[in-house]
Amino acid sequence: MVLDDLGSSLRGALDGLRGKSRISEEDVQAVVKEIQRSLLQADVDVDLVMDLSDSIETRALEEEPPAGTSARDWVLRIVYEELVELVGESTELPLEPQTIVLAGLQGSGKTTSAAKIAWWFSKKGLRPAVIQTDTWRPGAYEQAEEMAERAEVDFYGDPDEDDAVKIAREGLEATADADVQIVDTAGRHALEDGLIDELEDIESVADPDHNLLVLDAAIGQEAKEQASRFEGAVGIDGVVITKLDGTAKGGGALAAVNETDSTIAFLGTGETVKDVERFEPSGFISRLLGMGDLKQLTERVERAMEETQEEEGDWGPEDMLDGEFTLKDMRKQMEAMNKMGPLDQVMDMIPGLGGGMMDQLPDDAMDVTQERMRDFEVIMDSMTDDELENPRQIGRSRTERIARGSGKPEERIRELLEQHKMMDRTLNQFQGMGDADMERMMKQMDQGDMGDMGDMGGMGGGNPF
Ligand SMILES: Nc1nc2c(ncn2[C@@H]2O[C@H](COP(=O)(O)OP(=O)(O)OP(=O)(O)O)[C@@H](O)[C@H]2O)c(=O)[nH]1
Repeated sequence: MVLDDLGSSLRGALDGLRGKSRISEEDVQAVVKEIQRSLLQADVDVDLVMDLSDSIETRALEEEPPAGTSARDWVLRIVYEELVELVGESTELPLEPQTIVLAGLQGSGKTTSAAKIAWWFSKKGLRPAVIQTDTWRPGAYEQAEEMAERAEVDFYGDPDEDDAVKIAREGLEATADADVQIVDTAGRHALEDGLIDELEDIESVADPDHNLLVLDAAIGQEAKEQASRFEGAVGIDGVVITKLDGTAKGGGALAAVNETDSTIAFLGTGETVKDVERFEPSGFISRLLGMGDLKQLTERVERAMEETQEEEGDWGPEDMLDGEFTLKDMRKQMEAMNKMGPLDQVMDMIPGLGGGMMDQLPDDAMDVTQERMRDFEVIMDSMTDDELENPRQIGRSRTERIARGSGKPEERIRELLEQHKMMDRTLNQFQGMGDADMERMMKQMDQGDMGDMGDMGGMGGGNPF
């Protein structure tokens, strides 16, 4: 993830402010130094870093904190606001019919992103189509077709045609019924004039509402020059940053955003069509700082729940909040979790679990957790319906029987029952919350102020801030 260690190093620097009511120049400088170090390490442009540090320093020393605000919270708020400013707004993409052209360097992730963006729009109720115009890279057609199939969206391409502009024209006609037409183009180096001409021609045929530049998060300082060349050729109004799951960098992409005076539209966080997120500046920074991002999490949870519901009939989250929470509910919830993607990414979004908490986990902790979830499923398969409905009746002898049946140690079965109890307790707390409480909690999340979220139940760990 971009600026991966910013959260933890910043927390260290901010800890120095604990208990202080006034902020000294040295305090602010210590915080600013940490931020500079993290940003430069993540390949953020030096000028951007300097501008940001100046703003933080000036504001922290000159602006008066509101009464009752601790020095630490005040500096944190300023850092948060300035970082949100640095990454900018999210590209405006209204949910209405539109045409999008994707451009970018070879291997940056355009084909994958085309399918991901199409999938994202389809989940918003629009009908998207992917048009593949890459006539250069062998296998590009097949890859795009397969990904569009996985995303369950319309697709157009012509493996026998060499003329990319012609494919674009015919593809736009053939998919005219679609609401959102996404034109994938061949990867090109900005200095290859022939390919830039081709891109310009496709752009004029498509007359898109948006030209999105797809950038690999690992791109470094080179991003600036590349971006300015694409900007000069077709005009860039949004950036897609891909492969954020695999790198601690990503700063180069921020320089590209700045250079093209554009904004970030989407983030790619994995290889499947579902590994895409709409960029949301405040949530993104909250997550970087280890504050969690409940909004994203809620979206993913809702989506996963919907899918589970589609497959399993009419079970829904309200059933969990309604009456008894059984092992059957827990199994449904685990299935929904599986659909949300890798557990570590999901956990990053849970306030109180992101940042500091994650840093303390050993590297293989997540694998163990995934493995535990799989064991839990096997164990539940060995339980009777009655046991699944009333887990409290499972005593020693039943545990022994289930262990024999599932081939899992008794210890694991006790862990499962413990986990169930913990979730039951957490849900009971949620049940006590009215709509107004929920709304207030969401608002606090939006403002990056988690209050006492860390105490909400079995999610472990307190709020790192
Ligand atoms: N881990 C990860 N891999 C990604 C992501 N996006 C794309 N990839 C992988 O990156 C590689 C290149 O992606 P493509 O979509 O083929 O890139 P492209 O820009 O269309 O490539 P060209 O057609 O050569 O320009 C593939 O192996 C993808 O699976 C991402 O967000 N995370």
